[in-house]
Amino acid sequence: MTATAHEGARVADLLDGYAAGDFFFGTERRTLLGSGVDGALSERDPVVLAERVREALADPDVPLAAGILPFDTGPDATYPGHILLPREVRISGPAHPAAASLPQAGIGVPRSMRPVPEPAAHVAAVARAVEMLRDERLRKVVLARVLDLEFDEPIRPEAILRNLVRGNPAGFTFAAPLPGGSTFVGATPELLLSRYGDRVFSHPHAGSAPRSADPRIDAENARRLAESAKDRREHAVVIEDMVEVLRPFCTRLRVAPTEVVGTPTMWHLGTTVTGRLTDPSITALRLAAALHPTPAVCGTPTEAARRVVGELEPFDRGYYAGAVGWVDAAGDGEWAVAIRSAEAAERSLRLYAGGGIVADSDPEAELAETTAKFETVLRAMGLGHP
Ligand SMILES: C=C(O[C@@H]1C=C(C(=O)O)C=C[C@H]1O)C(=O)O
Repeated sequence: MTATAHEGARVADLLDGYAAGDFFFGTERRTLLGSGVDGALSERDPVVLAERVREALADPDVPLAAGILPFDTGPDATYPGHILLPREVRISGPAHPAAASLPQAGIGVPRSMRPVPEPAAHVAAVARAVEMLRDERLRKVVLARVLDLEFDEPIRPEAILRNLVRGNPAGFTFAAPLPGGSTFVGATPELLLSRYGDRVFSHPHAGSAPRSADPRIDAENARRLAESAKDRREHAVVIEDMVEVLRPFCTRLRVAPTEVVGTPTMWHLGTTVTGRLTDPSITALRLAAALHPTPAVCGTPTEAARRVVGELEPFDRGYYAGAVGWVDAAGDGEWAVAIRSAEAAERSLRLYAGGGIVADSDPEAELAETTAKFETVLRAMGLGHP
């Protein structure tokens, strides 16, 4: 990262320094706060956006570019990719273990909480997707639902971010400003793509089971997930597709054995994919644009699955299941999949959760999976299960 980035701050200082409009990205390796944002690049086509960002980073006063891509990209997309050019970037080490002892920030109680669609309608949509999956052209589709919370008082995104950081020692915790003035926050376990020099990494997740406070049930859930043929299939189509996308950009692509990985709320199947970049001018954002949306959040084949998402989900995904991260002038960067997330507006919060559907998925189990996935943000709101 370039010289204008200030290294060595404390995580608590970065959280204290964060204000809506800034960009925050915490990982297991470091925490990054971009502020003094005086420019943003908004563009619907992510490949064009990656090129515009590369050009903007030729300015030595811009230490890096950071922001978020929406789920739907391309010339006809409703929302643009939104990449900020912060004037000041502060970096500290990883938030944990220090962040675990930060006090939980207080957040008001919502006046109302409304699922969209109603749970029974989500079950029906999953059942309909299962029928569609009998058509062998469609192999997997990811269906999501939302939870809309309304508050009497203004929401403080900085308080939600603080609690997300506190409660999620691993993975990627983020806050990114959106074009309309709201903030997209979340704590995702899933690395879409990182690039350091010629090294490329990805850590796709697909296949899920809930955590349990009872250690016996918890271990049993992980064991069942590891052995689930349905979840392994759901996972395999993601890896196959991502390897195909990365192949033209990389040599020595390696796929590690699939493992069960844990977040505080979920178990997942995860696989590390690594490669060596053949052309060093290909930036982390350009690679993220090529991979997004993966079958972990959309389905496969991509266009058919995207159509089914549009047909069966009664809301717009916006920036949910997009990509959030940063890229610097060298082309290095990290982009995470923007799940376990919510959009915070003035007095409302929209939480999102989805799950991959294959031909042998059980609609009721899929509803339960989305309920469990809402927990990441609900806990940060002080509303989750203890
Ligand atoms: C779509 C989400 O999660 C994705 C879907 C998963 C699944 O279907 O098992 C697992 C991890 C994520 O890639 C979400 O959390 O909203």
